[in-house]
Amino acid sequence: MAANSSGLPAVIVEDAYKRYGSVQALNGVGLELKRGELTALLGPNGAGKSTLINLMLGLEAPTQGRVSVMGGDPRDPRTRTHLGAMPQDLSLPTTLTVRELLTLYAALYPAPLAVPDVLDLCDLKAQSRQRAGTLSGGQARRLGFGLSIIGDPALLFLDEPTVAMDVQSRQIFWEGVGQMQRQGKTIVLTTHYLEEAERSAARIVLLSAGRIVADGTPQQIKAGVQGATIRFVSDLVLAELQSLPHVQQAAVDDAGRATLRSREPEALLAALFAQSTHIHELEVSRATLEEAFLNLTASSSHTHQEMTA
Ligand SMILES: Nc1ncnc2c1ncn2[C@@H]1O[C@H](COP(=O)(O)OP(=O)(O)OP(=O)(O)O)[C@@H](O)[C@H]1O
Repeated sequence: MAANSSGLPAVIVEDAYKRYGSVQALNGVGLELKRGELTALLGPNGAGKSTLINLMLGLEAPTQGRVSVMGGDPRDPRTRTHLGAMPQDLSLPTTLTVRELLTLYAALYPAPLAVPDVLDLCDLKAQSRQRAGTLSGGQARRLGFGLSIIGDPALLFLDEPTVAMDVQSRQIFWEGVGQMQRQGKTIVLTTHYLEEAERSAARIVLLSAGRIVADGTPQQIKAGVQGATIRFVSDLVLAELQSLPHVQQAAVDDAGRATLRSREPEALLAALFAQSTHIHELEVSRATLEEAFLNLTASSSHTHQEMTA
């Protein structure tokens, strides 16, 4: 099959397992990514995100299962010309300049982007004659992004791309990603910054202990967590709040502001108003992505522990 046959999903991972010695890094992962979609791959440290990306990039083979990207085998050099990757740790030859590195990488691809365009996109024009070893942390990350897109890839992997980037670098980077999206590229991103994932990704795939534990839009993932957080100021002390029905967690800060977590917020609110009429500054909010993340990864690692016990 042609490596870029356009009707197929950008990525197909079928029941993939990956074992490193005694560590089961991936434990039966199935995933299809549509073309043109930006997917954020989330999960706690050690969940298997980099391992999954390495399988999709053809850097590693699954112990069991099958991986196909852009209609081909990711280990086939013809398929790999369609892929771009910004790894977490990129060690570059420190004595080459920014322009030399981009030119060198461009020569590896059949139809690369023009070096000046990539310099523009990464906002590294002023540093083009500077040696890579002398770039600041954020500039070096932006160069990493430039090197990942120089081959004009159809499928782009960004592994924790904004680590070590300041606010300005992040802004430049996200503008570059936006440009890639408008050109219809398929993008897979890992990040520990959940607000970035929520803002940029149409789809979130949450990994925990080598398994996919949630997959959907940010709204769907948040909606999967029952209950709400209720905040207010009142005359009730912590012990009184804790004794209200349907309270899962209760806290009161120094300013007297209470935070309650409940799976039955309506029933809890009824009990709260029956107990006190001095409730001010009431806020009720459904789960944030962070709460959903913690909830889903905590429950899946318990299940995992129970299963392996
Ligand atoms: N080459 C390797 N040899 C041995 N163990 C490995 C190797 N690569 C990954 N692992 C292990 O596999 C598990 C998954 O690691 P992976 O790097 O995929 O997690 P991750 O979700 O990317 O984590 P992080 O958020 O910390 O980057 C971890 O327990 C890790 O120690």
